[in-house]
Amino acid sequence: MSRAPYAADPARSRGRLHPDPGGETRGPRDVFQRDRDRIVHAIAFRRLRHKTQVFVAPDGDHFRVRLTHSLEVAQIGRTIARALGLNEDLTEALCLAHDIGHPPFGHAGEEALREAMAEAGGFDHNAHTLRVLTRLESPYPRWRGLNLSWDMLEGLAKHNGPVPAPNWALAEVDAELPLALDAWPSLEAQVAALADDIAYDNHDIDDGLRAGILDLDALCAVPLVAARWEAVRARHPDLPPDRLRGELIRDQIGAMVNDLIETSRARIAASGVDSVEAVRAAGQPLIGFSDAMAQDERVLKRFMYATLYHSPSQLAVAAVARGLVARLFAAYVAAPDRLPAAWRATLPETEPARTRHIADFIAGMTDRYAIGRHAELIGPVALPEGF
Ligand SMILES: Nc1nc2c(ncn2[C@H]2C[C@H](O)[C@@H](COP(=O)(O)OP(=O)(O)OP(=O)(O)O)O2)c(=O)[nH]1
Repeated sequence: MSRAPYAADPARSRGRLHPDPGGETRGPRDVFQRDRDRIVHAIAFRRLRHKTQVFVAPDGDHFRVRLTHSLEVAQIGRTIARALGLNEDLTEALCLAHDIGHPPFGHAGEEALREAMAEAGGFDHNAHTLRVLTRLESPYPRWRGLNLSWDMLEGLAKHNGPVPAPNWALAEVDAELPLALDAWPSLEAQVAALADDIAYDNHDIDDGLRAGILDLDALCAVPLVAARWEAVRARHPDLPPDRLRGELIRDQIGAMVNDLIETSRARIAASGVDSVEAVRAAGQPLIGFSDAMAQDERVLKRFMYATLYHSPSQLAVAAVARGLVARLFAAYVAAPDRLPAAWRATLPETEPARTRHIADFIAGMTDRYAIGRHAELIGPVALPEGF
């Protein structure tokens, strides 16, 4: 399908903070392809392979981590973008980058950092994604950050919609390159946000069943799953349930993606938007599920929190991980000379920049690097038996 008039147009990007030497038209790639490739080559992107999605430092090689999650989000995002005539490269770039700001140990690590940073402006993984990409990654000789396009930074900053009250980290980026934070972002960004939900709703079911924490019978009583399960069983009445797990996940991803495409197509048509600027001025999201799917998805999420994310075994691991991050933070605050040389050399003299520098270092750690630094500085830590 050709690109729709409401798609982000690389020829009309709002550009970069530092104009690229040689301009955007050199070589075969346009501005959004370059953004995507900058993410793929970033150090922070490579670190996602050792960062928790749901299971901390899993032994099992088949469990998702932040990297494989991001790849699945990108696959779903591209499918939706292509069906709606949106810009696939920008969608893919946003999907690949959306979790780059996650600290080690997922939400447990984030809670520990938020608490440790309470007096220094707090910590939020979305805002930290912007901080990593505009300040901490530094492959260029003459400026900090990846120098991504405005459109890319806009989409990442508004991953969860408009941000009328940005925190300090986002406010710093916005002061440098104003991102119109109180308006809805491009449709590509809206797609990336929902591709994220479709991906993890489904792969967490897969991983939860693999880990033996989720119970298939209980899961199949959840309305969204029940409908798909019935359809799958009807197609394969002769096969035992455990042979149908992959089929259930595939079928459910398809149902959610198709619902999203149809609903969004209708909403876009009804809104009459004919440019990306009109999308930003629409005052409401145009990408979304039908009311019935949105309701079913909320019920599924509640089920996943109750039975998987906050299951006793997960809560036990999270408590250990939180403690580990809190102790590491305190140890580096008390003895900043233990920071690696490059981080020591750039340690600010004054607060809150000094504390934030230590938080930046810790947030960039992978799970296994954090476990290693804890062993070195404080002592070995025993994580409850993993998967
Ligand atoms: N083990 C565990 N996993 C969790 C918890 N909360 C969320 N998760 C997992 C489930 C999903 O795979 C993923 C969802 O969190 P994300 O940060 O990726 O998305 P969320 O929608 O919370 O925020 P975002 O859209 O990124 O702003 O993290 C938790 O308390 N424990």
